[in-house]
Amino acid sequence: MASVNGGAYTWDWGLCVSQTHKNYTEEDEGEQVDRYLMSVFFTNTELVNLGKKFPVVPGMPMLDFSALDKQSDNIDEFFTTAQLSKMSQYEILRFKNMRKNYEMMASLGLPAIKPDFMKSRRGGAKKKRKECSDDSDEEWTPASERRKSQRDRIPVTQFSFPLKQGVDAVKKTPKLKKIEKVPNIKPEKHEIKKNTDSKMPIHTYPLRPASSAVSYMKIEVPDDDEFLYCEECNKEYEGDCPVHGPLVIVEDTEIKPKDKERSLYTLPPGLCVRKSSIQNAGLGIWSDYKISPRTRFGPYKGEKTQDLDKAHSTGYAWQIYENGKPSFFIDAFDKNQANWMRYVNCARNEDEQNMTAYQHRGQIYYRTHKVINPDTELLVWYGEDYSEELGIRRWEDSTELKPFTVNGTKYLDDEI
Ligand SMILES: C[S@@+](CC[C@H](N)C(=O)[O-])C[C@H]1O[C@@H](n2cnc3c(N)ncnc32)[C@H](O)[C@@H]1O
Repeated sequence: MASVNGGAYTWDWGLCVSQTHKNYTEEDEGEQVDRYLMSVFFTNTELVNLGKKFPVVPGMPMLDFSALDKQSDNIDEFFTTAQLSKMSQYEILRFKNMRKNYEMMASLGLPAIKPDFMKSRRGGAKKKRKECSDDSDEEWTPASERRKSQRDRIPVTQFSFPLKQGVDAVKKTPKLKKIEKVPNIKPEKHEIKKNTDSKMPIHTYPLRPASSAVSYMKIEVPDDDEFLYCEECNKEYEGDCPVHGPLVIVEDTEIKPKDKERSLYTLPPGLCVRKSSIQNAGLGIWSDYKISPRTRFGPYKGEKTQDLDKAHSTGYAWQIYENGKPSFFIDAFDKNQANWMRYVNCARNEDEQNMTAYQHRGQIYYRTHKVINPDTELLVWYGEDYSEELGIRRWEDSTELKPFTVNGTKYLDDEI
């Protein structure tokens, strides 16, 4: 939708503030579970007023709302007269806001997803569409396809950052030369070691797709988590990716320290907790809005522990590495120490995986690597060993039904 102080939010809505907290309980696997749904809608003005609540991304421009031109205040070109006449004032205002937000973000060079209604015009559709063909809502492509094209690929994909001219310039540059000159790239290839410490085997976590890129389910352990891996470039940078820019940061909702069941109340606007789409997986996290790729959630909150057995048994622990060696766990089993991320379930294959977990400066974050449509469950890959330990079976093909075992209980095909 819009960006406040540079924190870019790509919600499709745009109008009134309405916040609904719905708490109810439901029997779930013998446990009373609070469910919490929350949707927040903002206007531009309210986003500005709420500025403090949203993250400031260093180096990114403040929004200048005066930059919106009159044209953005008109949506006639996208609808027929008959369609417009059927719309309420509310709907018209909402579409206008969506257009304004999109155009403002695009003009600032921020990641923005074009609202669907702006993709078709009443007249001259072809011409206009061609002009817009560099839009940021490029769909994610399967790893196998990316793998094929990875070597030849010019490393500019979804977003025009920092400015449109920058993208054009990079596009004209052959192969990867342009990025290799960027000063904050670590000069030598960042070596990734597999942990061999038998006392604390790798199983409880992650940390990023393998450096050869491309399979989001193949993850290796970082020996230095100062560096940020850019999946689009398949490179590591000391700071934000100079080509694709910083990730869109979504912070947790701030809560009072004394809030009970604090994990549920930390849900950021636009996400909700409900029953997982995966049979017998309990609760999961769902999106209420279209989330763009390169959106970062986190950090993962929980109890810091070195108790290996406990961390193994809970099913909520990520392992943190220091200098390439297992160091401690962040265990989110205790709902009063955890945040909402404890409810994110494990993808069963790369197709359904829409987030990647990674470690940065001693903390775990989840980031999106493809567009997540509204009403979609957020799914991350826990890592080969840990998911196996939890009995989560990996499916090669999402359409293929296979029996699987969860926490020791075997489920048959027709129960899946
Ligand atoms: C971090 S928790 C995720 C939240 C959990 N669903 C809940 O309701 O609290 C991990 C646990 O969720 C369940 N789970 C996660 N992903 C699953 C999957 N793909 N298939 C089956 N169970 C899954 C397993 O019971 C696992 O131990």
